Amino acid sequence: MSAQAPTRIQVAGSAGTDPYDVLVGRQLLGELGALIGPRVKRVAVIHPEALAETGEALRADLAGQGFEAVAIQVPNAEEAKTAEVAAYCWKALGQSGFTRSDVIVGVGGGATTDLAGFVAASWLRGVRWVAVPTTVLGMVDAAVGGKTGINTAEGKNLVGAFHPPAGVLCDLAALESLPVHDYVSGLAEIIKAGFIADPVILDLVEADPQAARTPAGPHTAELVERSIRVKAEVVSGDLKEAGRREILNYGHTLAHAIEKNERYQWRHGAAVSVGMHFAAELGRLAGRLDDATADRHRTVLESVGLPLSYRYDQWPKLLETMKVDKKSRGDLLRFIVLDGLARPTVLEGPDPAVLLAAYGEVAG
Ligand SMILES: NC(=O)c1ccc[n+]([C@@H]2O[C@H](COP(=O)([O-])OP(=O)(O)OC[C@H]3O[C@@H](n4cnc5c(N)ncnc54)[C@H](O)[C@@H]3O)[C@@H](O)[C@H]2O)c1
Ligand SMILES: O=C(O)C(=O)C[C@@H](O)[C@H](O)[C@H](O)COP(=O)(O)O
Ligand SMILES: [Zn+2]
Repeated sequence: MSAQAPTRIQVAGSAGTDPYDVLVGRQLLGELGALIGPRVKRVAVIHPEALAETGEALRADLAGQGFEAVAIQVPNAEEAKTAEVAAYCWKALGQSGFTRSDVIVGVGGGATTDLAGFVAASWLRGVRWVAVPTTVLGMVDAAVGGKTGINTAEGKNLVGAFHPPAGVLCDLAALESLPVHDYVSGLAEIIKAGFIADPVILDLVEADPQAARTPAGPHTAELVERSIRVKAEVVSGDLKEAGRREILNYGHTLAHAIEKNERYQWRHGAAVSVGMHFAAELGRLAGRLDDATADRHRTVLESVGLPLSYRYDQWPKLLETMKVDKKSRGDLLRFIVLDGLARPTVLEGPDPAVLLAAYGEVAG
């Protein structure tokens, strides 16, 4: 029996970049050679420790296709998103004689593809790269859209570049080895896509939250594809976040502050869940969001096992960190809130008392 053809979702070129496809399906590795492109001599496969076998299998496969292939192993999760790890990758590329016509493949979760994309953006001022996301979150969000970067001591993703991949391969079979904690973390970005743009996503999750927690659930492919379509549509029109792309940051202003406060030991999706709960309360208290939609945040996030709360006493520190959020302008804090279901908008300079009251709801 032949494998089913993958779904192809196109991301349009924007700001002078080329269009590319996101492929979703199974047994997609046969597509990698074509994405790497012709006249390529060297390929570097950047992978996390947890995917050492996958990284080596990919390297060996590419070597079998005639490429000079090297594997570059990096730490798992956020430990990889540091200047030191980026420098380690640059060293490996330099020692392999990596030129502008060579290609980087990032295989792993969002942390790995953010790093691999950043290494590709910075090496020789930009080489081609292909993303092979292996987590839910990587497939539906991180690998699509060209935001690449690393963290610094001062905050999340503070150093980076817009550098879209040449293609994205989402092999749903990869999700079968993902720990449930990581699988569920990715659901936060899927639910985000539901609230900001595609409420059918929320209906599918609510129909059977337990099934949504596993790759064997009946709606896995549809949830992944719908979320990618939301992201693809938004970034196609605004690669560099001059406007509409900011809606993808729903829940992220507080989330990034929590991640920094937790020294990046919380999963991104868990922090985004708390951040969306906060954004919903902020929208409600600012008089923008109806009670039913605000309450729906709590019920749907909780139903799949995502967290809603964070420590009350941490508010002053979180507020300080939020001031260097990329959406801030001068001293003005800016948040994405909802005017209603699938109606995201910007809330600028909210009253500090309203912010604190919204946080009070989150801190329970
Ligand atoms: N660039 C963007 O637009 C964008 C969007 C959303 C999130 N992000 C970033 O993505 C990161 C979070 O990504 P994530 O949730 O994928 O986490 P992650 O990359 O930290 O991966 C979680 C863990 O799962 C392991 N892993 C990955 N795939 C696996 C598999 N198939 N089987 C077993 N283990 C596997 C990883 O090694 C890691 O230990 C954050 O740094 C976040 O800032 C970026
Ligand atoms: O692609 C975007 O744009 C997003 O905001 C998607 C987010 O889910 C993602 O976490 C992104 O990395 C956040 O970017 P940042 O610029 O706020 O660091
Ligand atoms: Zn995110």
